[in-house]
Amino acid sequence: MIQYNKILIVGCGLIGGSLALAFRSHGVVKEIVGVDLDTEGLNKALSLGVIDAAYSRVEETVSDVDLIILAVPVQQTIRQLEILSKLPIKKGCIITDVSSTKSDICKYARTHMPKDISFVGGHPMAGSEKSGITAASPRLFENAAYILTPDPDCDPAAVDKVRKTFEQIRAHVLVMDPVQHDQIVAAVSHVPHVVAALLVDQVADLGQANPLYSRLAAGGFRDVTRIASGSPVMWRDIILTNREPVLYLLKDWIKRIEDIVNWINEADPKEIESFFARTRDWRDALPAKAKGAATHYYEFTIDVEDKPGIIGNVATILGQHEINLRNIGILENREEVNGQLLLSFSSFRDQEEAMRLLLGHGYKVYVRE
Ligand SMILES: NC(=O)c1ccc[n+]([C@@H]2O[C@H](COP(=O)([O-])OP(=O)(O)OC[C@H]3O[C@@H](n4cnc5c(N)ncnc54)[C@H](O)[C@@H]3O)[C@@H](O)[C@H]2O)c1
Ligand SMILES: O=C(O)C(=O)C[C@]1(C(=O)O)C=C[C@@H](O)C=C1
Repeated sequence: MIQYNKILIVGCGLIGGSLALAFRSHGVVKEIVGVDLDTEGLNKALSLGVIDAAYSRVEETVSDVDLIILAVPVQQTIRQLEILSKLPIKKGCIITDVSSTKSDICKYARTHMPKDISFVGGHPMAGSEKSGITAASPRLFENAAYILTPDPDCDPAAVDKVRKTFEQIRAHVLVMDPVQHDQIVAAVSHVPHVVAALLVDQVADLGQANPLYSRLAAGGFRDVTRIASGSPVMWRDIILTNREPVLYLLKDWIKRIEDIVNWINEADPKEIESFFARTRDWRDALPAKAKGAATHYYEFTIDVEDKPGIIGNVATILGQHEINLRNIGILENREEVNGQLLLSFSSFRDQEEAMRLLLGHGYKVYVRE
């Protein structure tokens, strides 16, 4: 079992905060210190107990940490590596990052970082369109792919330690070359983001003249554009550090759009149906439970007496404190047996606050594994 004395998280947002929570719940670390430019978010991370101490700059805390996680937007990750390369870092300390693109960062680390510092590039394939510490979850990485892109010259012991660290929080670690990583994620993550944003842009333009467009934007449109709500800064950096693969795929899209335009123009039922059939078949064959925050619920159960009005009582307690219940389910409802309610929330913060309130009202609370 891996256990670090002290971990530094630079960027205590969605991913940094989720890693901190996961490390705590799996005994990976004794003490976590956090650095963030955003004082409000940093103080929230401290008050929620996600980190033990907060600093505004890495210089103030770096000297005695055993693992540094860079969880900031991609271009800031390179800036942080530049800062760290000039600081007195503890011997044996490992640096890793979580950035969505890997080639530029790994190239920078290989050419600029002192040789006695082990940098192991990383990228969890789990996330959300939400940002910030309040969206963080200790279970975000469970069963998710976690890609590592170590340099061939990196100390194998450091790579192994990082691998074991992420396996301990129940992620599935894959080791990959950074260039191959960037080509694949361009297709499965970056171009889909551009396309989702284009769909929104088109409907937004049409909606300027007619408000019915946004009123009628229902399930299908919302499903396919959820990711367009992601952080513009994060996505700007991702696209700018993965230009070649993204451009290659977007040019390929132009050809594909021309094909479908021709089939529709020619009213060609065979081509149109076969296009929808082969894309449906491929989509349906994807592993059913590929993990990501979109499918992640922040939930717990409580014991309740089997009597009328109990659901209303729970909903009122939460409603009075402006906590949004995402879903409520009855797990057991037999006569003379207490029931259980399963409560789901959209954020870790809502889940924590709801647990605190319901405990205060005498309910027995169970967090589901
Ligand atoms: N959101 C996702 O789905 C997802 C998934 C996997 C990887 N990533 C990668 O993780 C990284 C962080 O993304 P996130 O979703 O956690 O974003 P986030 O906005 O939730 O968190 C980023 C945090 O970094 C802080 N920050 C920015 N610049 C900083 C600097 N120079 N010094 C200190 N703090 C700084 C911000 O204030 C913020 O709190 C990005 O590189 C992103 O590409 C994101
Ligand atoms: O689920 C989402 O909302 C995400 O955007 C997560 C997602 C993805 O595209 O799958 C986004 C960027 C990351 O680099 C990794 C994961």
